[in-house]
Amino acid sequence: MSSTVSDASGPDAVTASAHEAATPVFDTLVVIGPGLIGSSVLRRAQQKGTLARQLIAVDVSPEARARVEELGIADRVMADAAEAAALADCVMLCVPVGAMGPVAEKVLPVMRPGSILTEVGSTKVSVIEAISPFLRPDVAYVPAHPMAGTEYSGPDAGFATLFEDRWCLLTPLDGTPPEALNAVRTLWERCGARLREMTPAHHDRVCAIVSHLPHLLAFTICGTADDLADETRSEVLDFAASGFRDFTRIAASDPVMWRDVFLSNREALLEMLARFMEDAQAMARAIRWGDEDYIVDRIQRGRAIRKSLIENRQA
Ligand SMILES: NC(=O)c1ccc[n+]([C@@H]2O[C@H](COP(=O)([O-])OP(=O)(O)OC[C@H]3O[C@@H](n4cnc5c(N)ncnc54)[C@H](O)[C@@H]3O)[C@@H](O)[C@H]2O)c1
Ligand SMILES: O=C(O)C(=O)C[C@]1(C(=O)O)C=C[C@@H](O)C=C1
Repeated sequence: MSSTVSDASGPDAVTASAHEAATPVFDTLVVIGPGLIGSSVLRRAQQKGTLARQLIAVDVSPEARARVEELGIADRVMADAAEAAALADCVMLCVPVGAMGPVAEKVLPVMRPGSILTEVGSTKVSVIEAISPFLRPDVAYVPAHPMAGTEYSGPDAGFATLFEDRWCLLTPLDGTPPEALNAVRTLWERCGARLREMTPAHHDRVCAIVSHLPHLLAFTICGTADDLADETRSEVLDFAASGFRDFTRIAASDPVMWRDVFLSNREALLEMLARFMEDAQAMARAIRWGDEDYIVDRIQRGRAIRKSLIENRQA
């Protein structure tokens, strides 16, 4: 698939053909925030050569820029987001969700007519709200969210196969031109991802239960265990075997990223947390009254979910 972007007309000028596998989707892809996600896209783009002809990385952090240079995963590394965005036919924001609005405000005024702005934020409603005031009719905006990651962050954490066999969720807006949506879809397909479209609100509810609440629980359980170790001055954490260790992997995730995710998906996350607490109360009641059937039923449901994820190569 190739997408050509006219300088003179709007996003409708982007043309795409799904079968031209060898032609890069974009001419110049600018990745703003080449951390775990952004540097994985760059690595994949470099490895395959079918995502973009030229790769530009932009980061506010001098250390991150130096590291991207050393790793050699972009053709150019720049400090000024606006200067880079003016060269692009696609700008991909890979910064923490709280920085999406301010970065969009910088880049949108200078983006070329007919170009595409996309982002990979873990939440969608509030990111779209933050970006929307700066949108222009001649630049297409395609919100996306690759459901892949690790507990590590920064340019060293990325790898080219991160998105393989993972979902990438697209939440197009009413005005998102189909050609632009198609170009972003092809980019993620070429990263190895499986694509699904949904509304931003549905996205946020789904991610609240399958991603944001599990992180909240992992951070909380680690904090509780740590408090207990302090209070009792005992070695509880020394005996943490694999059950607790599985939580600590998730709890090792980046604090800035997760602070932003929790605050920007506040409503859906609090709703899922309330439901979880009701279910946890029900489990507490079952344990108190010795309700063996309830306990076994809940555990069996957990096992069934794990089994189906393994069968679908998601675990
Ligand atoms: N980590 C995950 O598992 C995961 C998965 C899918 C989506 N996401 C989303 O992707 C985005 C990036 O996450 P990540 O894990 O790659 O983060 P990261 O911390 O690894 O990388 C973010 C990079 O953005 C840079 N940055 C921050 N503010 C900036 C600004 N204003 N201008 C330019 N650069 C800036 C940082 O210096 C850093 O290099 C977030 O929005 C996150 O919600 C994360
Ligand atoms: O695997 C992990 O460590 C992740 O945290 C990845 C994970 C997730 O919760 O599944 C985290 C945030 C994203 O927005 C998408 C994926």
